[in-house]
Amino acid sequence: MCREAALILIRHGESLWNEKNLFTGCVDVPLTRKGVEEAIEAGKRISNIPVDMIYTSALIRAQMTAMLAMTQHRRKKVPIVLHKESEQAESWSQIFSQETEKQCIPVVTAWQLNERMYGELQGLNKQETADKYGKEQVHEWRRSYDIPPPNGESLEMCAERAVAYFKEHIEPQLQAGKNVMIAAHGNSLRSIIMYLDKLTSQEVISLELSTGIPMLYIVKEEKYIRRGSPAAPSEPSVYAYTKNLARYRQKLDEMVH
Ligand SMILES: O=C(O)[C@@H](CO)OP(=O)(O)O
Repeated sequence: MCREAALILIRHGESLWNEKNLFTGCVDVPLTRKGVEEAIEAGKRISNIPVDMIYTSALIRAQMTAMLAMTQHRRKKVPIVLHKESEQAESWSQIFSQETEKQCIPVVTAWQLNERMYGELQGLNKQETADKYGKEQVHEWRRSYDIPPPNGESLEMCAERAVAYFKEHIEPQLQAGKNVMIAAHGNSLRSIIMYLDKLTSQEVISLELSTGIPMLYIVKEEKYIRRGSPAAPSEPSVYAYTKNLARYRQKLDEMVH
């Protein structure tokens, strides 16, 4: 049988520091009201697409986005955050009903999916930094592939841990036919998209992701087929269904009636 799986990528909705135009990186800032709405809107757009597993970064803005998006899902499964940080945490969060467990979606949080660590730029205003160091320098820090900001991570360094995590933990799930949603960040997702779309280090420079826009891939025969373009959020192809997805949608319709 030829397995097929859906992969949804979502950059978190607007955070309080996106709103203030501050470099955020690994600082754990929550969503704004607008970010909350973006996450709900994103959830509506993916509400007919199966989700068996959710991966988020360790940061609250990605976790809020994933949870808010799932409130809109038609299947109404319950996303449950797994706690494996200690044996006790794992044992204290066990579920003792298989029936209940079937109605849950495991949510795995991983620091490897965190935003690129922005070093000494974290907390600085993007415009003021450009005024001080020059537009070119700041653009190089923000968008070059291999030049890190002072004491921070370059996109290349961020890709090393984010893509390694994707390959080790997420890819095997997709290959096994599990439908996965990843809620993460501008740069950790840019590096994953670079891997999925086989972009060169030149091409990834101009890849920009909007907050709260879901991107859909179909995974088939170890290939990633992009169905919704990050550059064109309203592109109808986001809603294009494969036979399997159409069947899933039909099942959802039947459940309601
Ligand atoms: O501040 C950050 O952490 C990121 C994402 O918001 O900024 P940039 O657009 O420079 O990648």
